[in-house]
Amino acid sequence: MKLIELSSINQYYGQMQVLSNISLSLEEGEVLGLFGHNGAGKTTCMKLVLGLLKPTEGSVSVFGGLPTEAQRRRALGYLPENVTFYPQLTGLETLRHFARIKGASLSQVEELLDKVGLAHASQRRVKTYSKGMRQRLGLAQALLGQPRLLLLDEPTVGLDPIATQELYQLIDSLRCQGTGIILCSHVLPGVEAYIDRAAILSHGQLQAVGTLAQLAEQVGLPAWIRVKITEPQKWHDHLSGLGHQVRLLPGRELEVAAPNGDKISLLRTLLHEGVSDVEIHRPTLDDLYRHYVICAANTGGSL
Ligand SMILES: Nc1ncnc2c1ncn2[C@@H]1O[C@H](COP(=O)(O)OP(=O)(O)OP(=O)(O)O)[C@@H](O)[C@H]1O
Repeated sequence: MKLIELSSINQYYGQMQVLSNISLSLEEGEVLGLFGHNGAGKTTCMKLVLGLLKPTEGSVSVFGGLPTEAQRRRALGYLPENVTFYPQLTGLETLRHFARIKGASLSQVEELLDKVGLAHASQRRVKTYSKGMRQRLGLAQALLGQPRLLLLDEPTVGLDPIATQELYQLIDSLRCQGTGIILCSHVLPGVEAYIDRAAILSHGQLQAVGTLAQLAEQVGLPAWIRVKITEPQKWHDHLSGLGHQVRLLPGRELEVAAPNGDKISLLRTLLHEGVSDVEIHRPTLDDLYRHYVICAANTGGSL
């Protein structure tokens, strides 16, 4: 069953159009990464799914119906970009407060605090929490009521590298239990292993949606073969002469672009000649993101 279906959305704030012809869906147990520059329209998409905004044109379906219906909203968890809490309440009191508002069982509260690594600080006032601790509390709040759909806006802001990794692992375990997740982030390295598909927004227009392999194939970005080689300059000149894209790197290293299908033959050529190490770098999410956003800017993709 589709958890979310946005169909042909055109969204305006007053006279200003901020989303143009957006169609996007999310399945159960799927993690969709929603990426875009500041002001691209990510939060506006989230607000449509939350039922906080009514689409100017087009339709929004959540769990097969309108997102404004109370029962549907209870099955939805949201971590906003800027989490704010009552500073005088403790972590435990805060979460209990949100559980009551959401109609979720109070018995989950301590378990959730433990899950996000805040059990030790549950009796401390939120005003004494670090930024990362407040972010964890925000995540615990989003997980109240075991939502089938989670919207996470910049969930890794303020988290240290280990906490970021733990968050991604938590996302992974929720996905395995069938939760659908939309994850908005400006931090691309590290997230790619945890998303099923990426959607790239630029100036309110969807530039691409698909798995990373599909997007890489679509844009034809090459993989790069990096070798440590005894005579890098000689090989640089030789391969350049054959029309390959080649870069000389420090430490007797050489990088050669391998467009689709060219990897194995290039590797065979290189491995004949004094190679002591080899690495293959496939296009990253960061490479794909840059490609789509720069292309959109060059083709005048603003609304
Ligand atoms: N309440 C509002 N009234 C008028 N314009 C708004 C409002 N909220 C957002 N906008 C505009 O809509 C566009 C999309 O904003 P949105 O917050 O959806 O972007 P975003 O991709 O989430 O950005 P960021 O990464 O900076 O959070 C921006 O041009 C923004 O200025």
